[in-house]
Amino acid sequence: MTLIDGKAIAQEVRNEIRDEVAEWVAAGNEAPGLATVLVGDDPASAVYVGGKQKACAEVGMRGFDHRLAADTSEAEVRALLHQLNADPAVSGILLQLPPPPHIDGPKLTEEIAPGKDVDGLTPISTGLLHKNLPGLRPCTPLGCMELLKRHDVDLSGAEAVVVGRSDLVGKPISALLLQANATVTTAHSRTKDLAEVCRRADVLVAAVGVAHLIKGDWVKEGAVVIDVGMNRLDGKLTGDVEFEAAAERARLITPVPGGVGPMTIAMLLRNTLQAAKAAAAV
Ligand SMILES: Nc1nc(=O)c2c([nH]1)NC[C@@H]1CN(c3ccc(C(=O)N[C@@H](CCC(=O)O)C(=O)O)cc3)C=[N+]21
Repeated sequence: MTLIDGKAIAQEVRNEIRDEVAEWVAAGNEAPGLATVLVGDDPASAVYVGGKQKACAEVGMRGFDHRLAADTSEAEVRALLHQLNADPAVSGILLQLPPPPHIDGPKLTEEIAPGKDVDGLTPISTGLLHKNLPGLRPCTPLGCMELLKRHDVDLSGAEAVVVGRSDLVGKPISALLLQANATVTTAHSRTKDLAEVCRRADVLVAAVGVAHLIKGDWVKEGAVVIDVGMNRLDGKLTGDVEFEAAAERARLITPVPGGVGPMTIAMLLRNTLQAAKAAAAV
């Protein structure tokens, strides 16, 4: 069994992006800029946004860190998003999810200009993804694909099983795996005999958000296991997969933490650079 070191691969990607940004700026372009919008004072969200801003600075991008009070109205957030849409220094916009309960996060996300949608979550980006047209793809699914790519996992004709059908991860990663010519099954809470479905996977992606739902003996001998889960259990971060038992059967497996998580931020930076280049091309 080989551990997939997401932290190390994310650092590799970040170094590559830093070089590309330097090249882009040396050619006379403005540095790409990432605007983050955080509504409310959830401490975990503040840590995530801080991490994204720090990562931005490290690769030579500009950061615009917008923090709004918890009682900010939906109209005020919408107005800020429109202002960022119109600002040429802003290449990418990220509305940190979830916002406070009086704000509809997915609906407000729709206000982000498709060219600046570095989370890849607007309906336009979703349509472009499903038609395999150029556009911005969601960061966590991109991060999973990058881990598979850097480990030379052959997806063509492979049986891929994705557990979870969220707009954020399950659906988009199923689409990306299908485009890579895998035979894709998207399983979920209503799937009959989930254990048997998982057992046929050459590539098993767990994205349900339930700690240790995927048991070790659901993993086929020699399978590749990608654990997208981020669950708090007894104060510790843990995945959707029963890691120790799964690792005995898997050929490759991601740990939590240190697997998919760090890749999400690396792909956000890549999307921001892609958005900056696309904006300059028009
Ligand atoms: N608009 C929006 N876009 C997002 O991409 C988004 C979001 N909202 N809201 C919250 C989730 C969560 N998320 C993570 C990113 C990186 C790690 C990460 O780097 N995790 C590390 C360490 C985590 C730790 O130790 O606490 C790891 O897994 O090794 C985790 C979670 C992005 N999200």
